[in-house]
Amino acid sequence: MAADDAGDVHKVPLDGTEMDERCTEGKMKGDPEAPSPAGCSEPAIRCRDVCRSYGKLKVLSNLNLSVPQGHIYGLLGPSGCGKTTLLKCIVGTLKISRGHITVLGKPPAFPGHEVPGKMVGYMPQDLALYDEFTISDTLWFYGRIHGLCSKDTQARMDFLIDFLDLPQRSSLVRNLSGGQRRRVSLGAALLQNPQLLILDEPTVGVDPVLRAKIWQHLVEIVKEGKVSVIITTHYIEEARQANVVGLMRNGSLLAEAPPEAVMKQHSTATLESAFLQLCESSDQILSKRSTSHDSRQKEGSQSSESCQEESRPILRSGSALSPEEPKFTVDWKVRVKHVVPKWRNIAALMIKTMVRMKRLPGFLCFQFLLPVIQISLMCLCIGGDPRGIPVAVVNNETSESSLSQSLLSFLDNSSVQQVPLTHSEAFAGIRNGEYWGVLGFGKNFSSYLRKRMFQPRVSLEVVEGGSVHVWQDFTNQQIALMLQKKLQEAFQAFVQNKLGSMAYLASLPIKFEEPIYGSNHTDFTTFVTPGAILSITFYLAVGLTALSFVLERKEGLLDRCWVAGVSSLETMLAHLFSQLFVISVQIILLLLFILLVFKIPNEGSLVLVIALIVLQGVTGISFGLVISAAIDDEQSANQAALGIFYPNLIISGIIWPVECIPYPLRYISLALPQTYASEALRCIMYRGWDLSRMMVWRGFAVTLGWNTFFLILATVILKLRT
Ligand SMILES: Nc1ncnc2c1ncn2[C@@H]1O[C@H](COP(=O)(O)OP(=O)(O)OP(=O)(O)O)[C@@H](O)[C@H]1O
Repeated sequence: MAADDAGDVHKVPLDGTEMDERCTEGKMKGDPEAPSPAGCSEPAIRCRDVCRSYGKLKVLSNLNLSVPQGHIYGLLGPSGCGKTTLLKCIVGTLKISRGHITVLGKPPAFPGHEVPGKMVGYMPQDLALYDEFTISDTLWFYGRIHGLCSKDTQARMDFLIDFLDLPQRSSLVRNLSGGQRRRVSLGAALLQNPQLLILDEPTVGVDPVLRAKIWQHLVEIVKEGKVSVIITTHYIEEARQANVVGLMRNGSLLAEAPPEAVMKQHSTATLESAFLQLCESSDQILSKRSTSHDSRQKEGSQSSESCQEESRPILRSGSALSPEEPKFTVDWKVRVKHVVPKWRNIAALMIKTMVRMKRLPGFLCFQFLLPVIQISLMCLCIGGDPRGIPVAVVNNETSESSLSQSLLSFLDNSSVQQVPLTHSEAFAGIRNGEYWGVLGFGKNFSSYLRKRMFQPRVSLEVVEGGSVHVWQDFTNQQIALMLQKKLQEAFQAFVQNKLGSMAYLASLPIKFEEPIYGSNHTDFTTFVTPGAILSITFYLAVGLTALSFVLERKEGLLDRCWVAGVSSLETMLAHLFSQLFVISVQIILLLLFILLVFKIPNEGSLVLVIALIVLQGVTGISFGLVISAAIDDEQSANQAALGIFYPNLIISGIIWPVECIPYPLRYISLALPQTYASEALRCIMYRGWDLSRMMVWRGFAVTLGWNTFFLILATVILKLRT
């Protein structure tokens, strides 16, 4: 037995007899420091003084653990003691706050080391399976990531389906029972015959017969000494089949020894009783320590050494500590190779996304059609002229051939619905909200109007009597302005009709020539459409990216892929490429609708239009990545996406020109991703401009700038949060 370097008085060492008993079948069963049958003395996993906290909650405290090569290590402990956290630190999905971990000889995620990767099979506690996959899809997916050839994947799949007693390979994961899912998850971990298996509660919810079979399989595979296993379980007794058990409590190990040694040490017939005794003695020691700690504190003699004692194991079969941690170095070529994304992984993830899309055709159609529905609704409902607006007409001229009747006949009846009323009825109606305006004609309107038109000098009475008097409800500016415009148009038509070539007499001496860009009939829809297209593309990409990443992370799917060797960059690129396919279909449908159905003009290059919309979609994807990197649950992610939607829409000059925004806000507006981009798209579509114009390239430059910023931000947040 290696001497405990701590020299702790609370240590309960194993004696030599026990050590001898541990050697069975030619293997040092359970001694972590003993050379493995494979002849390799380096433990498969070595944790030294490992600490990890979640905020203020200290979960792992100075934990030392050693999993010998070719052994099964049963990690036992009450719920919440930190087993899953420790396994996550071992596979590298969580960073440790302090200490050292080596897995198969190197720290996790060390460049060029296939941990994470093919060398490790990880079954997380939360299963982490794609619900839309079949059993066979699941195994093919991990087979592709591990670079197995089709023949090997097929052979392993046949074995695992039979061994794990799985239902038909075409069964969808979402239709499987809890136990069946757990077995599929175990199958995925076993698929590539890894050198190290990390299994977080693989036997929960599995029937006793299969549980025994799983353990039997684990015992089988470690026999040759090439495979090592660390397994957590709540069924303490089943861990008797392990070569070593580590009993964990409050984030550190109480004991690490072969199960028989632990039982013998406590003179118990079951591992469970031994564990209970260990917990009790640990509690007693801790309470003694806290009493002496309190008294020392009173005396003011607390030393840092005494603090460290609390985390020492009471029983340890061998020291996991070595005097010095080896320094790991890596060649720059290996480092570069490690960072360069692997096409194999990107392809596997893209196939995964395609398979999921295929299994959810309704959702895919919704994704394709949603932008078209949104833009169609916008073109149909925004920017058009109001229709059927009720207006009261008080006409005091009685003659059918009066000029007032003639003028009213030129009023656009589809927009203005005339209701002839008396003076009092009309005013009562407008006050009650029944009419949007009252048009009043005096009884001498016709004769006064003629005088106004043909006599050089007229009295004020003639001017008043020869005018149409209009009272409006101005609570709705759009309707009020439309009524004014319709009256002016009606008057122009009336004058043209009555005066012919002399119509200029009744016109303003201002002539609006043909516009340089656009047309005299350009409506609000034309203004709003380019910004709306960018905004729709951007936000759909934000929503779908954030949602899919947050859900995948929450369900442990991202972590599982990461442990299988897929880097964050590969995940992002695969998502980007798959999403680009969706965005492309969305853009094609969008453009078909706005150009062909709603006849929005496009004077510029269609290639530039498409490029700018695609880039905005990519910016949306990168912003979605920022949200998913920073936020853990889908509800908060949705709130974040929605929270920025309206402010951004309002101050980006999409629905109202930037020129109308007060100055301080305008500066913010100009810095937003869609302000210059919308302007650029309007310039391309309506002015026919190209990249040689500053207003166009500025839109592209700002979009690319935001893109880069969001991608860097997402990467930084991801790095900080692991
Ligand atoms: N993401 C997290 N944020 C904050 N606290 C966490 C997080 N994950 C785990 N914890 C806390 O860390 C402690 C250890 O959790 P862990 O999942 O490692 O325990 P465990 O031993 O695996 O439990 P079980 O056997 O029930 O799975 C618990 O108190 C848990 O509440």
